Amino acid sequence: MFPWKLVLFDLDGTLVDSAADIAEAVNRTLDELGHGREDEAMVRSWIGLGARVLLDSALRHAGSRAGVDETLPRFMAHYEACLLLNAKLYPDTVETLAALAGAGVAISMATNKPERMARVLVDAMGIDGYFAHIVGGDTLAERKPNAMPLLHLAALHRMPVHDTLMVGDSEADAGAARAAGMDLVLLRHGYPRDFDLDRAGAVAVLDDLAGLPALTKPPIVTL
Ligand SMILES: O=C(O)COP(=O)(O)O
Ligand SMILES: [Mg+2]
Repeated sequence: MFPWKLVLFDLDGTLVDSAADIAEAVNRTLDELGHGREDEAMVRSWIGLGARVLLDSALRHAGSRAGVDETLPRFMAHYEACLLLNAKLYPDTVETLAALAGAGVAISMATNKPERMARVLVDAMGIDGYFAHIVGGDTLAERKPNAMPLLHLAALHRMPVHDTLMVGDSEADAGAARAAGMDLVLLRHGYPRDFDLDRAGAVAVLDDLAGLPALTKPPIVTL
């Protein structure tokens, strides 16, 4: 039996491969400001802490004199326009969500993507029916790596943290799970910045989502 009763999924880099679209939005913004384009690998390293941090990283890297606050509205317009250009689910996403739901596991989403965009993307990918609740980077006062989104979702589900699993790809996910006292599973196919997935205290680090439903909890070792 699957050891957790609630699974909280990250979105970008965990369920949806969205880096190309995020890179395009960054590049359209940089173009307008008269800066050169960045390659996707560089943009990937800026994803994970929400749209504002992403834009701030891009502007700094470009040596831009434009401020984040003044540039954010047009970046968000590009972000929205590019949201569905190339986005695709990682292999086995639907099968994994279906297997968990079929096993009676509750499912919600904790993403740092702005909530409205997360909902558009989740709808377009056809997986909206699996998520009881979606918390975005702008939904609450704090976002990952703060524990607030995870604890908020566990509370909505009336689920104790020890029955809840966070599944993500980045340091923000690991930090939030640690702060919330929840178990963590990491996916290698995402955008982990300078982050050693194998040393983040995860129950498991998976190459793909297909391995998730078969996971077991490691025994608690008492010394
Ligand atoms: O938009 C971001 O910065 C990251 O989004 P995620 O939390 O779904 O990975
Ligand atoms: Mg992510």
